[in-house]
Amino acid sequence: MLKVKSVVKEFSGFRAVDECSFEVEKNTITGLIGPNGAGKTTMFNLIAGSLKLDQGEVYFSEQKVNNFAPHQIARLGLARTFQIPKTLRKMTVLENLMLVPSGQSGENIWNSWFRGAKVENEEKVNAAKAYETLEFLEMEHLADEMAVNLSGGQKKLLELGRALMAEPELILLDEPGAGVNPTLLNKIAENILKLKERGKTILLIEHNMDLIMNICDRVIVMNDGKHLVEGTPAEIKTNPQVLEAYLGEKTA
Ligand SMILES: Nc1ncnc2c1ncn2[C@@H]1O[C@H](COP(=O)(O)OP(=O)(O)OP(=O)(O)O)[C@@H](O)[C@H]1O
Repeated sequence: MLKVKSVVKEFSGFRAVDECSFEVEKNTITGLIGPNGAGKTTMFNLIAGSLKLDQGEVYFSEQKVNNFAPHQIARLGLARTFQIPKTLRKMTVLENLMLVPSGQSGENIWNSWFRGAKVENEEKVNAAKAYETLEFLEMEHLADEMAVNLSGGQKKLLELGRALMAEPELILLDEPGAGVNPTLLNKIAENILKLKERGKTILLIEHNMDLIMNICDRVIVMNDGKHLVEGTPAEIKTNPQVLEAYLGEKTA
């Protein structure tokens, strides 16, 4: 589904991502972990087109997407979670979802004047999709709640919901467990597993090792911008190179 080949990204001569390569299999949950500053977020930005690569290649579903704009990659079926923007926090959960899809006829003033019926129909489809997403996330009761009033975990669910509205094949999740209480963390884990059941592919950055261990099929470890090792969660948990990277010291 995703192939990253010898990718390099430098910031003022500093290599944040250094000849990093890995692959993500279709319909799996893959964790991208590593100590602070390992290059994980930079890698996400490179995959999603928010940053330009200096070297290397990124393939999405066999198609080379090097330096595609974020909206071009999104159109191919890649979505990532983002913090709810300030302007949307004072809107309801349902509105937050309904505002996601782009390219609707209603966004074009000529369409809204001359092709009212088409616009109306699209809005109905969009609303149905938003309700379906709420149902999937078991958030129907929060449909009319202002996003600003949601708890940290509920906001994470809404971020996931906004990503799902784009009907992606590959979903990049940036720390879905950060600042989330244990009950909602379980719900987030369940939802990620349900997405896999529906055939989706998930790549997630996460510092919560329990979440990584519980839901991931594979774990890729980055350190100093490089691909350090990868394996099953159990293999990674006991890998001395990983312990060394995290602890910054040699283990026996
Ligand atoms: N825009 C930038 N300009 C300069 N340096 C940057 C920029 N973005 C990231 N870096 C540097 O690149 C390195 C990798 O950062 P990155 O945020 O990708 O790491 P990370 O693995 O996501 O870390 P964390 O787990 O702490 O979020 C860090 O040393 C960081 O300071």
